[in-house]
Amino acid sequence: MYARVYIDVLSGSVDRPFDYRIPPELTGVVQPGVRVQVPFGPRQITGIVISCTEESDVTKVKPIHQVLDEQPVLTPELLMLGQTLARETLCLQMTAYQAMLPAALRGKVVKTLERNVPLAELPPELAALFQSRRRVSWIDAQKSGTAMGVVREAVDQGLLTIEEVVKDQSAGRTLQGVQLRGSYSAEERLELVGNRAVKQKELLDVLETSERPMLVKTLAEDYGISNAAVNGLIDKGLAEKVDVEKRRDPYGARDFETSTPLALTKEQTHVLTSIKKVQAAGHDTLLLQGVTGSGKTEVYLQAIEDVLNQGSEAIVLVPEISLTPQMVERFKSRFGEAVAVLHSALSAGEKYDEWRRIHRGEVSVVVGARSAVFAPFTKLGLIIIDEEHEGSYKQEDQPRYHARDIAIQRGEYHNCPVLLGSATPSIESYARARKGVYTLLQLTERVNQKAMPEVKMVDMREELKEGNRSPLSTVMLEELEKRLERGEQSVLFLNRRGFSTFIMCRSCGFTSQCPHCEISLTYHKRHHQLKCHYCGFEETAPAACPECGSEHIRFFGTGTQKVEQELNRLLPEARIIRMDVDTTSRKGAHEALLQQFGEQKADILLGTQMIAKGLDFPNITLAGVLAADALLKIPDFRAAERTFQLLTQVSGRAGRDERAGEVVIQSYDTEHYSLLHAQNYDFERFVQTEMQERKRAQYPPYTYMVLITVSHQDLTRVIKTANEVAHKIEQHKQPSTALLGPVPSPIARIKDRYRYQCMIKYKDEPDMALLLQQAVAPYMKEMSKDDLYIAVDRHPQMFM
Ligand SMILES: Nc1ncnc2c1ncn2[C@@H]1O[C@H](COP(=O)(O)OP(=O)(O)OP(=O)(O)O)[C@@H](O)[C@H]1O
Ligand SMILES: [Zn+2]
Ligand SMILES: [Zn+2]
Repeated sequence: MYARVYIDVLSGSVDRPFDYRIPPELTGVVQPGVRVQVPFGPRQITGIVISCTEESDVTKVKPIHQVLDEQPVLTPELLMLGQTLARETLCLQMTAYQAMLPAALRGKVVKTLERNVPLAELPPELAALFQSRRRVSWIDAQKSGTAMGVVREAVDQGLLTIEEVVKDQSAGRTLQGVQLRGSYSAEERLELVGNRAVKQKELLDVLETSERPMLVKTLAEDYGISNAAVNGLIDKGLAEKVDVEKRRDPYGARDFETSTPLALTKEQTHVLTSIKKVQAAGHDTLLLQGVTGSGKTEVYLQAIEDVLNQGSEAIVLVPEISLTPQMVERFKSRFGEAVAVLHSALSAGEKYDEWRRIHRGEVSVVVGARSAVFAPFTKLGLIIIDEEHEGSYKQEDQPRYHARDIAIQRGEYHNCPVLLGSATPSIESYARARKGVYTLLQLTERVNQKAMPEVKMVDMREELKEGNRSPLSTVMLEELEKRLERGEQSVLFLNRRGFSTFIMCRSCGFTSQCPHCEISLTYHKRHHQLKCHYCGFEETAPAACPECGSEHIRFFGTGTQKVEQELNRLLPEARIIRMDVDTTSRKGAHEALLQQFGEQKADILLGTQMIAKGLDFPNITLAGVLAADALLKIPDFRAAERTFQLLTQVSGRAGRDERAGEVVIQSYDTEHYSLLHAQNYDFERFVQTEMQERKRAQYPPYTYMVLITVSHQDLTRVIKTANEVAHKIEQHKQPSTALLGPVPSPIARIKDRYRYQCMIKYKDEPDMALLLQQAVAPYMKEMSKDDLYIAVDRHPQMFM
């Protein structure tokens, strides 16, 4: 028997499977999806088995050295998905597989076999191995020449257990536990304990109803059962001590109050019924558009409950920044231990622990950020993507996948629904729903039956005319003061991205646009130039406004820090929490600050993007946006869409309880359609206008896009390569496909590497992946040897 193995060397030159012989002692364990150690040149290298075959065309086939897993770490589904992923995103096969696995699996896990039964009950071969010891390392077992197939069977039968430890944090990984022993009936046990040992009888009770070993510590703390009682039972041969793996569950220490399903509103019921219908019928992609506070999460919870009742599993994706304790709590309090949480704030060991609970089938719900979409479930019944419009679902590094695409592929495989939810769906998803590709579901009312908060728009040009140069308008200040008097809370949102990269007239709001691309030109300080990031157009920045002649034309910036100072000056009695990259860089700081705010230890929460989402605090009655048009000016065709989404999200934070909320939006441009429609909560009208714009400029959803970026230290190499790649594509593309560039990337040099980009807009290409592959393939060698880098980003979300 032979195994085809992808080796863990990230280079284009070895991006193909290699054949290895399966030695007899490893048959039965080596199977598709397990990791192995194989000789490669002079070294031993880890690899992943993708298939097993009877024959091999290779003449000198080397044997597999070791097998690292008793169970495949990649299911047949994920093995297949990984192949599509590598092909579609143009990454190495190994890169695709690594994206699906926790980082700890890259060599840091130590496995030990532990015997659960007396030697005599083991097959003779294993009895020899475990002679006089209880534990044998997985590797030693292989070195001894034991047939690993037998080991695996013994594990499957429960004769042996496998304990795994992530090497660098192995200290203190196990705790002492107690479990029942021997095959006695309940009556026999009671008899053996005797009438007088009250505590021991209590302990028996606890152990009989518990499926897993009980921690000695928990018995003492929660049940008042002392060590003496435990030892008493052990002495009578009714129980035994076992080591219990300590799970580094970051939420484990917290107690979650159990929550029960709420009685749904009419709208919620309707949506839930539709989801269940699809669930019964098979796969479909559903888009749930529900205004903020309409109870989408409650619908998710009840849809999941239904899936669990049928014995299936569910994945819930949430954007990284909304994966707050508040969010996690809602799932844990409903489904308790059945929930695993995967997010980037966990250590490698913690992530591995959570992943393993999924892998072993100990949980049936996963709540996590983007990569949780690869959770190794085998009975998926539902995949939910909350805030589906979020850009963070796209990975900006290889493999450049979008979680939505992966979710839909998995949904097809498992024949289960994929539910996309948002108050402001992406234009792309919404267009698909309108076309009937997805099924559209809607929640149009807030659960509390309250109207959406009233939105006041403040024209900052007027403020300037009246001599107010502060970043806070008079209206904003008045509203903030009212909240202070009433003891209510406010959130103030300031978008920092995009500041000082565009030029604007402070008198009339004019900004420079590219004549060819309908996006803002970017200001380049060094040469005092305005440039277009898409097509390369450039011009000298004007000294006076071309529209109104004012000299107040410049780039400017207002950071959160500056606003905080201003607030301190104007409202000295206000307690302020500032949340931005600076104040939240420490692990756990984000959560701690939110908790403080939730406990009403501050009046104003001032922050960037990260406060716009998911806050559900009843005492917030004012949401303010300081520079609504800042995001609008970012040179990206999605600028208007992102602005609309953000304003809607921010507005959604106010008035979630009994008291009505209010929203104040400050802007230099008060006429832009995305602001006006956000002010009226008119998603439909916004989409109409935006779709016209997209159509005119031929942006998604009317076309698909690809961004190719070439980078190297040598500028001439970059230009030459970019031109060659473009030429190759030009030769083979369909006539209807547009190729823009090459032009220097918006950030033309990063870390001494020059960057050039090409943009492709296409509608009908029979095989875009192949076209790109062919254009890039000639550089594979240079790419691995010579530091040349060609990034191919399909359906890009960012254009820097
Ligand atoms: N049927 C219901 N009955 C009573 N309260 C409900 C019901 N459904 C949801 N809620 C409550 O209403 C509030 C808002 O619901 P939820 O957070 O699920 O809305 P959402 O649409 O996910 O909000 P957002 O998109 O703004 O985060 C929550 O506090 C939730 O507990
Ligand atoms: Zn002007
Ligand atoms: Zn342009």
